[in-house]
Amino acid sequence: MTHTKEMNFDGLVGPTHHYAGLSFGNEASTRHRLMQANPRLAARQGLAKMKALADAGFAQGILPPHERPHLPSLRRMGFSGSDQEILARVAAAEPQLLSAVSSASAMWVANAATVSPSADSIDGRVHFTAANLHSKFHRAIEADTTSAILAAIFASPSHFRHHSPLIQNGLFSDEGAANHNRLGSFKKPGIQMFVYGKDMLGDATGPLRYPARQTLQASQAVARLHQLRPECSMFVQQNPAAIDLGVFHNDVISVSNEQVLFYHQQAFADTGAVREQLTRRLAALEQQFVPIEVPADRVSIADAVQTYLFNSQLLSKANGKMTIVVPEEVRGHRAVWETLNDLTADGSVIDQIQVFDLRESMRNGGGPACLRLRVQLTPDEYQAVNQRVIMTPARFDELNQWVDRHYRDRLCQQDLACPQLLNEVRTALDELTQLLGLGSIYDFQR
Ligand SMILES: NCCC[C@H](NC(=O)CCC(=O)O)C(=O)O
Repeated sequence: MTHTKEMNFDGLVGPTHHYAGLSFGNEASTRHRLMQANPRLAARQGLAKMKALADAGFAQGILPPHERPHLPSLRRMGFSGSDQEILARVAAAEPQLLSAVSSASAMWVANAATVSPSADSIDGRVHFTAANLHSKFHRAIEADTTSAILAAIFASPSHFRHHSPLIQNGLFSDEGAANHNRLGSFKKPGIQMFVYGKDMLGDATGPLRYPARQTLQASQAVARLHQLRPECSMFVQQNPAAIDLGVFHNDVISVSNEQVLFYHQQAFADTGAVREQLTRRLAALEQQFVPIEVPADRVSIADAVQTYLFNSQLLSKANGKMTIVVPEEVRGHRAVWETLNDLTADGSVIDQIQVFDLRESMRNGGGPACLRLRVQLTPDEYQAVNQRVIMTPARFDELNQWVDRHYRDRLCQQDLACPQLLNEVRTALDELTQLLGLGSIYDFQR
């Protein structure tokens, strides 16, 4: 790597991937509740995306799954006895709780943390705040392991600064990078746009039907922790009506890359003001803003939620143009596919579309962008990253074989209490930490 670049870290799907309807407000999660899942296929689909992007020359990393079912969480709820007894008891008493502590939701690493590049922070380091994921119980239990994983991968204190998750309270509900966009050249200071669902201390109305998962207070706290210059951070409200239509994170309705923001006309509470503010703030940094707005009369919010058009990855190519990575569902929807093709026709900064089958993840409301955490790194910082988590052809083969050895091709809620599954998971994860050189990051390893 010769200059500052973005590296994408994708979450590897865990062996207990299943559909439990745990995320009220995320309509795919609710719709596919208790459907049979295929963890092996889910992991392979994710790996195939990582491999294809690495092969195309994009820097690609891997973030490991978490330990699930998470027995320490069950013990904290008062379940006692041997691991086997605990699993049997919770399965009989509260199967939904067993699902929650077994969810593979840590795969959606866009919610793992908020990351700020060193170019934007006063101390010149890359900052990470692991998200507390307060809004959903099954996700709130991710925060500690996420912190351990990030510390194991970005270990150098002279390059990387890690902050504890925000205090677990509704006031500071934080869902990480899914509600955060960084605009501007990778090489210079840029603008960090935090998108929140609700201002807990203000009067503006939030969504009425579904929860707002990101608060303004959380976004502001992260900006302070990351030492962002006030003129380089901005806070905008997501359109509450969009949240009520199933846009549970901002990355379901907009995505940025360098100068570009690709977004739906109704993404924000005041979309015109967002456009104007970004133009002005980037101009102050002597940079241009390139908005790509999709009008509501071409793609409705419902279509955006159904296809995940905006949950795409925009990636900078060596030729100065960008590629857009979209899920198969976009190609399957005529109006959405036509719109995307029109937008990427002659002269557009986006000159390539790449389609991936991510159906296993999509059924839980996670598209290409949900599966990745963006980290912009200078060449020096890149060298300081644990090199074992970088995707290479050899790593891809090892991981695919590892998945085939350990993952089931069918999983339902009823399978979660199976003592065998717990052993399978622990054996697999123990091997994985060795493969990726991560040390002991899981509770069962301590
Ligand atoms: N960024 C995408 C996140 C998707 C995730 N879905 C879930 O957790 C669904 C799990 C289930 O219902 O089994 C969520 O809503 O946080």
